[in-house]
Amino acid sequence: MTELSTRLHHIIDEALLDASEIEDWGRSADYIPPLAQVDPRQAAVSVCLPDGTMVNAGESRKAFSIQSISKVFSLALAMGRYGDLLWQIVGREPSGTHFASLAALEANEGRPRNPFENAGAIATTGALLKGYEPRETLSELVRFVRDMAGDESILIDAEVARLETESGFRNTAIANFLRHNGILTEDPDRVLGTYFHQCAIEMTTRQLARAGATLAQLPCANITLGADRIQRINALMLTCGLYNESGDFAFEVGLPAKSGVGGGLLISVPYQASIAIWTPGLNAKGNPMIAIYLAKRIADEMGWSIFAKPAETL
Ligand SMILES: NC(=O)CC[C@H](N)C(=O)O
Repeated sequence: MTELSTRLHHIIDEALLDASEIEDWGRSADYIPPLAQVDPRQAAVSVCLPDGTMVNAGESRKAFSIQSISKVFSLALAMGRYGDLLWQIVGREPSGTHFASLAALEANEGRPRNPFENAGAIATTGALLKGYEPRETLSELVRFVRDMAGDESILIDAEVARLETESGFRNTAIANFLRHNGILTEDPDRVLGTYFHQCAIEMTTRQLARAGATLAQLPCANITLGADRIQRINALMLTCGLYNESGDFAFEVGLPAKSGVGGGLLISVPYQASIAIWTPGLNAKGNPMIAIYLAKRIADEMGWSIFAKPAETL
């Protein structure tokens, strides 16, 4: 093991130990049984370093529902397909509101503020669906994620997608509102079906950290996207990735990240590392509570905030 990975191991182990002393680990998402049944007191951390070395701790082989982390992957594909035209249907401003807010949408004349709130993600998925069948769009997305992770075993949990479809009344309202405003041109139900399936992709922190190597532009990345696209995705992750907690996360951690209600948190340390953390207990804003604590510990102790003096790379 290199000196860097030994140090990192130590920092993560200490942080996990301190986290175990914390009483409140938040609550697992409760809107569908497969998420509600997950014990909130579990944790996994995986860090991928520039040369491909992985540092793992906790339940890093356990697959979880990536939920909104999938929005980063659909955004990357949509930016690749549409370039600047994408910004006609979705903005690039933090919303400052809950991720499924309808009020924010109405206040902004029906145009989603950013691609990470649900409205913006549904609009992005709608754009990807244009001219394709849902199964084609989904297989393109899963293909992309598998290529990034270098792992063919990544799948969609169809049961999670089905249950989400049955209970997704709020997202249905959002999709219909987007259709009303012409932001969506496809049938809202087909867009939602695709969106719920992309959210139901299951990954381990090991797979996610490996996929994130593309976003952190690590030399070990399995696939590379243009630097221009990556820079902009990271900028959106920094400003909007944790919804109305993005400002706090930038302040406390200082790194581009994307959360999901399955408890996952994907973090880019540009050119230095890709971090995936999973702690299923959520805070009041729907972000993984202890994962944020662990991210702060790792970023602080490694000096990895993008605003810190660059640390040595491998
Ligand atoms: N923040 C999230 O992860 C939300 C994703 C969830 N599937 C939803 O649309 O409500």
